[in-house]
Amino acid sequence: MAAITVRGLRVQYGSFRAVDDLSFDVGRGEIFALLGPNGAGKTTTIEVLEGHRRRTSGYVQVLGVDPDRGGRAYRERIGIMLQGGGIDADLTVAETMRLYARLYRRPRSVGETIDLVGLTGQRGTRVGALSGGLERRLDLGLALIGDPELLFLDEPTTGFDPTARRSAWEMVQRLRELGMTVLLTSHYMDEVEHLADRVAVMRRGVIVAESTPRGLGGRDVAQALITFQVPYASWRDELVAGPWTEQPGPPGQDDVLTLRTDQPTRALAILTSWATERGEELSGLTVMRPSLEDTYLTITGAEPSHADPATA
Ligand SMILES: Nc1ncnc2c1ncn2[C@@H]1O[C@H](COP(=O)(O)OP(=O)(O)OP(=O)(O)O)[C@@H](O)[C@H]1O
Repeated sequence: MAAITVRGLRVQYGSFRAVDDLSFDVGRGEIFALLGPNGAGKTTTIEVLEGHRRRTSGYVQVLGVDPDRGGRAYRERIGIMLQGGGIDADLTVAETMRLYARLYRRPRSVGETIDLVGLTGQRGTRVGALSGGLERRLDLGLALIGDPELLFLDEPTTGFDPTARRSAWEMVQRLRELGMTVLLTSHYMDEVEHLADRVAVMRRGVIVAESTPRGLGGRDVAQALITFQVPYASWRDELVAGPWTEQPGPPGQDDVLTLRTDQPTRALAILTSWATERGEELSGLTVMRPSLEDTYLTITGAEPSHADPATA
């Protein structure tokens, strides 16, 4: 049975459709990432799944329950990582965890949860004295203390320094090993690439692409970006035709040509034999696989800027 099933979900704020005909599934034990630009409808969708926002129409089942009607029994089965706030700064980490554990009928062990989120050394530290990164670990611990089957992480590492982000990723990996289902939103493509089994890209309330991070936009198949320097301006107009489309280059680098192709072998053969016949060098020639960020930006309608070295 799927952990989450959404069919034709619509959420309106007045006459504005923030979420419009949304459908997706998340399997048990899967880490699923919802991506999309600001205002795409990710938080609204998560709030509906959490049971915190009423939908206008559509079918939603989470852990076999309609979140609108799940009540307390449903809320005990899900974990929501809230952004700090509301926690008594004078209590210690362990006291806070114990306090929250009392809200659940079958909580996790406080000690184990503290270890799981890497706060073992801070058990006796007052919450008010925790650094921002450690405070977010506590937020995660509080989301886990009820031993949820499904965890919602809405932009879990926004504002983290790189070290704190890495350790947050390690924690999520540990949750994966425990078999937990995680619904994640993030604006960091490296985070998504690292953590998610599958991603769905939202734009203006609908899903415009859904895949594994590696397969998004067909980038695992044959998509490649070929880049080289053009020796002089008119050269561009003389370029042989081939199976590619010209991509906007990096800002301020008009002498660099970037071609996107799904036939890299043929494209390279045409380009190199054409340049060889003319006795010219394709300076700085590189072939790259579009990065997740490039693909995401193409899908959501912004201009791509850089790429990963090809691994295919
Ligand atoms: N309570 C509300 N009343 C009216 N409009 C709202 C309300 N909440 C959100 N919206 C609008 O609905 C749209 C979707 O918002 P939502 O917060 O779900 O997007 P998001 O994808 O989570 O964005 P972000 O990445 O910025 O968090 C936006 O246009 C937003 O302005």
